[in-house]
Amino acid sequence: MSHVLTLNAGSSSLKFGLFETATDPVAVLTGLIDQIGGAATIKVKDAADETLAFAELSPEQAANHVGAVQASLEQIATYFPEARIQAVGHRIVHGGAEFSAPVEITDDVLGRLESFVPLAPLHQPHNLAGIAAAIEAFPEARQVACFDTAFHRQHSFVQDTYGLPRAYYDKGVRRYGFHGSSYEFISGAVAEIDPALHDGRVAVAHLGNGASICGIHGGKSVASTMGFSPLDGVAMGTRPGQIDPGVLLYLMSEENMSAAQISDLLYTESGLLGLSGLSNDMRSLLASDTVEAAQAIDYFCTRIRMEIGSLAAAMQGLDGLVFTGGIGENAAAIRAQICAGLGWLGIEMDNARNAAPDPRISTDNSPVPVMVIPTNEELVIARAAARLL
Ligand SMILES: Nc1ncnc2c1ncn2[C@@H]1O[C@H](COP(=O)(O)OP(=O)(O)O)[C@@H](O)[C@H]1O
Ligand SMILES: CC(=O)OP(=O)(O)O
Ligand SMILES: [Mg+2]
Repeated sequence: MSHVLTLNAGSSSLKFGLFETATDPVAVLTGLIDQIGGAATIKVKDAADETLAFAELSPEQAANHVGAVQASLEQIATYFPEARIQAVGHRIVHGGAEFSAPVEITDDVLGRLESFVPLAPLHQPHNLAGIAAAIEAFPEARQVACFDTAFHRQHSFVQDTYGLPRAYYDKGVRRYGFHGSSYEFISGAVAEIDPALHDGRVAVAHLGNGASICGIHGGKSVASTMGFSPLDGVAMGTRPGQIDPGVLLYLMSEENMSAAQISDLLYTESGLLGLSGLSNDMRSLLASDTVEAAQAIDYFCTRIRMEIGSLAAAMQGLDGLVFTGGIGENAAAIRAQICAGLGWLGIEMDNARNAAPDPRISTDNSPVPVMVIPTNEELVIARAAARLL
């Protein structure tokens, strides 16, 4: 039996999966390492989604994504010592303008991926660390890159550009969009649940530590809230989302902040963490009774509502809304707060369904259905890696 391993490094998490590839890839072991850089924990599940192990990582392995990859490989060696890993599929956040489909990672490709580090400093280095670790652990296996940006490469020029002189567009200053593997999975899931809706206009809200929303029409990405980098759009755990560029000019000229300081501010100190002064973790904010935590949540939900309206304008209407990602899948209170302000778009929530998503959480009479669908970026990546074998 041959296997594909997937590594999906997010800004604060690492998800891994071991897949059998005799047919369409089937997960035999999956794992999630959460809160990397803090009190990281690891959870490992079997093929039936039953928990096999749950533990705190050692301080060394909890410190960064390199330690987290090590911990993942140890779990695979423990539970599947006989695994024959023929390919490793990597989530790569940035593929620039040139990568619009998965590719095998050669030295040349690796060099290109390194050149995108400045465009996604919170992600791309972790993705590259995963590649290095996988090459060392499985030197015989083929390494495959699957890009967050690929799903959005067919945007129209207007949705792909900023209002800058054209020379910048030609140099690659474009709206790339991210979370593409997640959107590809959700679009496929919508096609299975409701084929007519898949042909229509769907806003998919991927709300995790990083968050974006994508307008998908007939299975194709029309527009996304993330742009040139994973900073744009809605507020996130530690990123502000949309911000007037005049603020950045002010910080440079009046506060004498360097590019590195501004980068830290935007990637690690802002968003839910910056507004609440408490945490980037939605669970902590929901459990808190401070005014600042409530305001951070209100800002998060309000900007999401505004972006859903904007995507509806881009698609000239809205036929469905889907929530996914760590917050979208698990935080019923956040879904309720977002949807409470979307009645004008034809969204009517069912509170009981929202508490136990089935996956529909809107009423039967809601003109626009709302669903919760757990994403599975790993399966999309495993399929791409298996196809290249
Ligand atoms: N039960 C829950 N209730 C509220 N928020 C949750 C819950 N479980 C996870 N989350 C939130 O999901 C976010 C992480 O989402 P995830 O998609 O795993 O992150 P990443 O962007 O790193 O891939 C965190 O903000 C976390 O607080
Ligand atoms: C692109 C991005 O923000 O990814 P994540 O949500 O995994 O941080
Ligand atoms: Mg993620």
